[in-house]
Amino acid sequence: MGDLLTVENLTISFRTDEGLITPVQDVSFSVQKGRTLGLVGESGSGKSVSTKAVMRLLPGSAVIAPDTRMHYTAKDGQRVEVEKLDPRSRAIRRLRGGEIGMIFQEPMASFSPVYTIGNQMIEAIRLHREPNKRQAREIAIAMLERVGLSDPATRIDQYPHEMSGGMRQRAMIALALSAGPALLIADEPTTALDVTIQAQVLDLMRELQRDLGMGMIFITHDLGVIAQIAQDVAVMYLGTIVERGPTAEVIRDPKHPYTQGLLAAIPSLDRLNARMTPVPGDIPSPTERPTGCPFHTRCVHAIAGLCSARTPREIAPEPGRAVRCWLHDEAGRSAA
Ligand SMILES: Nc1ncnc2c1ncn2[C@@H]1O[C@H](COP(=O)(O)OP(=O)(O)OP(=O)(O)O)[C@@H](O)[C@H]1O
Repeated sequence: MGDLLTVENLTISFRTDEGLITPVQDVSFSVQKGRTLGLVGESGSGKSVSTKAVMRLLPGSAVIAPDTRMHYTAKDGQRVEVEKLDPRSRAIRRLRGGEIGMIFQEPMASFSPVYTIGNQMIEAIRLHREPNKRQAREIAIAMLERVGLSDPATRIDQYPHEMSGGMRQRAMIALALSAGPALLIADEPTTALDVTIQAQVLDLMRELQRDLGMGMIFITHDLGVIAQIAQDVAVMYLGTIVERGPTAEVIRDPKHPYTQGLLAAIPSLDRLNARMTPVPGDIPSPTERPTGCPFHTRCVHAIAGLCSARTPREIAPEPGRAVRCWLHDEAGRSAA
């Protein structure tokens, strides 16, 4: 399977009143056609800003480092260098929505409250797929039906506020898929929903991803959700990917102490009475990023004099796996 999106050495800084902060440092990942990459990490680890950089949606205060490379393969097979696109170009409009769709935790971030769901979907379909208005409306109704909305021919003329939270979430997925994107970025799309609806929306997204053969990036702080939806996972900590690989392997045999901590924190049915074991300590703020390995301040295995001083490189402990940790880098340790 070919790479749909490749991000290499993404480093993002923001100019703030307190000076320059760098919440994302040297992040690399790729998404394959027909697969889901789960991006998991605690709040503030840089998941959202990393994907916003791909969509070129960062505010003017953001600075992307010059050696960052981001490219995707467009539907027509062309390779597009995202970081080189002119912000006012047609290519940017094609990228957002047409090539890469995005859904958020809060559907109102996608919808305008003053237009009907149908108006917004039809506009996206006409822009990217089918200029004929009547046919675009038919595609929109079929899409609303596909995401499980009853009576889609009536619902299409409703305003977002006329729908329940779960229905609005489904309508937002339909809107993002209207333009037929090859890649869907889903930023905590089920976090705000109650547990039953969360499970239904997760099922729906898994089905859609499989049926439409899309690539997907699924952002969450919950490794349990990743286990259900993503074939591949990248674990982020304080702006760095500390571990990535196929989800089943990472869960069976986590290499990084942070991944091990996240897994131990998931309550399981046979351990419901046991105390949850969250990773001790708090995630430092990006303005106080520790030197060396960013996780060393919370790591029970930190090697004195090394982990606090030198940043581990990414190494492959096994084919298909990657980890940034001195514990796994014998050659690096002896050279240090
Ligand atoms: N416009 C901005 N200016 C300055 N700092 C910012 C800006 N946007 C984001 N950040 C900082 O970047 C860091 C990463 O934020 P991001 O929203 O990507 O985290 P996240 O992992 O998605 O967390 P959450 O799960 O809470 O959404 C945070 O510390 C945040 O304060």
